[in-house]
Amino acid sequence: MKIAIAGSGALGSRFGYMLYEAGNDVILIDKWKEHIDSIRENGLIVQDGNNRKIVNIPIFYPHEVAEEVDLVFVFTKSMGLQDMLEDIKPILGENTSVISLLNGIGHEDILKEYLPVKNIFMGVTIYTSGLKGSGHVIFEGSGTIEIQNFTPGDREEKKALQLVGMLNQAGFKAYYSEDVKYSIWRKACVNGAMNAICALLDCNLAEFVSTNQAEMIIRHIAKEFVKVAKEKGTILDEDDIVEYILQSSRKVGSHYPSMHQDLIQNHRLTEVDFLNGAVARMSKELSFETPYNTLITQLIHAKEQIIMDE
Ligand SMILES: NC(=O)C1=CN([C@@H]2O[C@H](COP(=O)(O)OP(=O)(O)OC[C@H]3O[C@@H](n4cnc5c(N)ncnc54)[C@H](OP(=O)(O)O)[C@@H]3O)[C@@H](O)[C@H]2O)C=CC1
Ligand SMILES: CC(C)(CO)C(=O)C(=O)O
Repeated sequence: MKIAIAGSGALGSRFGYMLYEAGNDVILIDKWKEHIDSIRENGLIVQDGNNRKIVNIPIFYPHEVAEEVDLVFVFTKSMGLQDMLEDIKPILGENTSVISLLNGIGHEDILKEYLPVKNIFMGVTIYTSGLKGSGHVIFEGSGTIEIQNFTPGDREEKKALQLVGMLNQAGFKAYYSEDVKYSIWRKACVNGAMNAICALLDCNLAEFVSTNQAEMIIRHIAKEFVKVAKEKGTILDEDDIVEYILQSSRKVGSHYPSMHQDLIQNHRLTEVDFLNGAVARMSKELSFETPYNTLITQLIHAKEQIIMDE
């Protein structure tokens, strides 16, 4: 199977490496020059605990790929998804499946502009990884992957099960999800409650969760997510979600959420418009207010502006 990893940063490199090692025909695609130069010159450095390996996986700029592939994993940041899909149009054939495991809400609306819905597969992953620098991926946490076909149908479900099998063969723990929309919303609640606040307060998960204000802030944010999710057809229980957010955050307390890493540590734009911003936008379309998520989105955009102008 010919697989393209569209967006080969931290998670894309990890998935690309594991699928390549399992014997698949994998290419990485990215636009970051130093990363591409480094992988082309020295191979991809893969670090898993004390184990370090160098792998020669082919990596290309989007304009260099033209041959249709069987499967594309998109691993851009949310705000880079549209541009990446535009750039890789030539490799998206009539039967090319595309799978998104991105954090956030609404990626299917972008995917639908570029491929038939029958070829869209959605999921979430608890696997984590980071970049030590260009060309150097570090495996962090291992967990699970949930996948489901975006449209119901026997053919689509069979395809999703094949994807699950392929990922398990490559050493991941993947499952077929009966309700991936629920999992996507639930993970977005965790990211929505924790990521922006930790970026704004410049703290890790444990530091925020241990404040007297944390539970109240988390509840206000989660309540708005739950209300919008319900209108969009996904039922989440507010108390369960608050407990899930608190528990997940305590489990990896020393972690600085990805939005903190992007904005505070690396001075890059954030995925806020696909988390708190998505909830704010959708509620407006549904004619009600979500003031907490609206304010958080505005604060993150203001912080982005301050940091980018520095
Ligand atoms: N990392 C993780 O552990 C997890 C991530 N996710 C989700 O997966 C998706 C991908 O995340 P992740 O792999 O972390 O994203 P990264 O930021 O590592 O990579 C995404 C893209 O950003 C660009 N990039 C990354 N670092 C640099 C840099 N230093 N300088 C210039 N460009 C850079 C590259 O794209 P280009 O140059 O083409 O613009 C790269 O393809 C996101 O939606 C994220 O929320 C979900 C679960 C866990
Ligand atoms: C670890 C966690 C759940 C924190 O919100 C995360 O997904 C992130 O850092 O983006």
